[in-house]
Amino acid sequence: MSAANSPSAPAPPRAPASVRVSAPGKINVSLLVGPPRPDGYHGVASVYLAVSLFEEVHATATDTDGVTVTVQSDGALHVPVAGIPLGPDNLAARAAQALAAHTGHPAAVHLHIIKRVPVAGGMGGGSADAAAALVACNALWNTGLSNEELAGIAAGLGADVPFSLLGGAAVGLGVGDRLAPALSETPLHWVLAASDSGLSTPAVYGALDALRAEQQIQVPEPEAADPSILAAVRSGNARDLAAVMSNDLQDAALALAPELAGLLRAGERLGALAGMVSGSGPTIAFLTADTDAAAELETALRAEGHRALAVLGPVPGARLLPAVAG
Ligand SMILES: C[C@@](CO)(OP(=O)(O)O)[C@H](O)COP(=O)(O)OP(=O)(O)OC[C@H]1O[C@@H](n2ccc(N)nc2=O)[C@H](O)[C@@H]1O
Ligand SMILES: Nc1ncnc2c1ncn2[C@@H]1O[C@H](COP(=O)(O)OP(=O)(O)O)[C@@H](O)[C@H]1O
Repeated sequence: MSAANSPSAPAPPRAPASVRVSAPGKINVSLLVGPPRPDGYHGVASVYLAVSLFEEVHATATDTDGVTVTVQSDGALHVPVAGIPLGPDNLAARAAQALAAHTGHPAAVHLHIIKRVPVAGGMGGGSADAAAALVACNALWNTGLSNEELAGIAAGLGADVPFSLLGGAAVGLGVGDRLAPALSETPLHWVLAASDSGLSTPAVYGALDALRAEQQIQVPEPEAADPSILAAVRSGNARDLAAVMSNDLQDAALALAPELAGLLRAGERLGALAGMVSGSGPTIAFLTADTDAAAELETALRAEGHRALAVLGPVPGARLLPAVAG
C-alpha cells in the first residue's frame, strides 16, 4: 500500500469548489484632501468606518481559463446594476486576475456579485467586491496568501480596497491605502440615503481642485486625522462626532449634484444629528443618536420617497461565509 493510500496518511488539503465572501461598504467620517499630485491622485487623511451594508461574492472554480462575472441587485436600496462592467474592467475580475498573476495560479473562476452598496455612490462598493474576490479566490485556489500579502495586491487595485479587506474603523493616509486601525468601543448608528445617479470619483476630486483654484485656496498635504474625530469614534459619542465630522469633497459633490443639498436638509429636519456626503458621493450618510433614532429616520425618509437604510458601524472587513448546506 502506498503512503498516499495508507489510512493513517493525512489527506492533502482540498480546495473547495465554491466559496462565499462578504465585504462591507464604507463611509468616511472625516476626509481631508490635499493638493493634486503629479500622478493624478491626492494625498488624504481619511477616517474610514465600515458599515453593515455588505456585498457578497460567490466564487466557483471553472474548468476553463478566464474570469467571468455576473451581478445581481439585492437589498433595501434596490441598487441598479445595469451599468456595471462584466468584463475584465470589473473590479472583482481585476482582483482575481491580480491574485492569479501574483501566485501563478490559473485564473479560472466565475464570480457572482450580490450588490447591495450603491454603484458609484461614494461607499466603496466596487472596492468591497475586489476585496471579497481576493479573499474568495485565495480560499478557492488554496493559494495561502496572508492578509498582509492580500493587502499589497489590494493597494494596486484601488485606494479604498485595502480598507475593505481590513474593515472596522481606520485612518487611511497616503492615497487612503496606508491604514492604521482606529479604536471604536461603541457602534455608531447611521441612515444612508441613496441617489438615483452616481458620481465619478475622479470628477469629484477634479471639481474640488477647480473650486480651490477659483477661490485661491491652498491646502497642505494632510498628515494625520483630526484627534477630535478619533476621540469621538473611539467613544461612540454620536453628538460629539456630529459636531466635528467633515468631508473636503462635499462642496465639490454638491457642485456636481446640487439636488443633494435638499436631501441633506431633509435628513436634518427629520431628526439626524448631522448629515454628510459619503466619500465622493452622492450617497448621504446621516448620523443618529441610537438604533431607535436611526429606525425612525429611515421610516421618515422613506415616507418622503427616499431610498433610505439604517446601518451601523464599525463592522468587520472581507470574511469567508459558511458553506451553504447541500
Ligand atoms: C473618494 C474616496 C474616499 O474614500 O472613495 P469613494 O467616494 O470613491 O468611494 C476614495 O478616495 C476613492 O478611492 P477609490 O475609488 O478606491 O479610488 P481609485 O479607484 O484608486 O482612484 C480613482 C481616481 O480617483 C482619484 N483619486 C482617488 C484617490 C485619491 N486619494 N486621490 C484621487 O485623486 C484619482 O483621479 C483616481 O484616478
Ligand atoms: N464590481 C463593481 N461594482 C461597482 N462598480 C464597478 C465594479 N467594477 C467596476 N466598477 C466601476 O467602478 C465605478 C465606481 O464604482 P464604486 O466602487 O461603486 O463607486 P465609488 O468609487 O463611488 O465608491 C463604477 O462606475 C463602475 O463603472
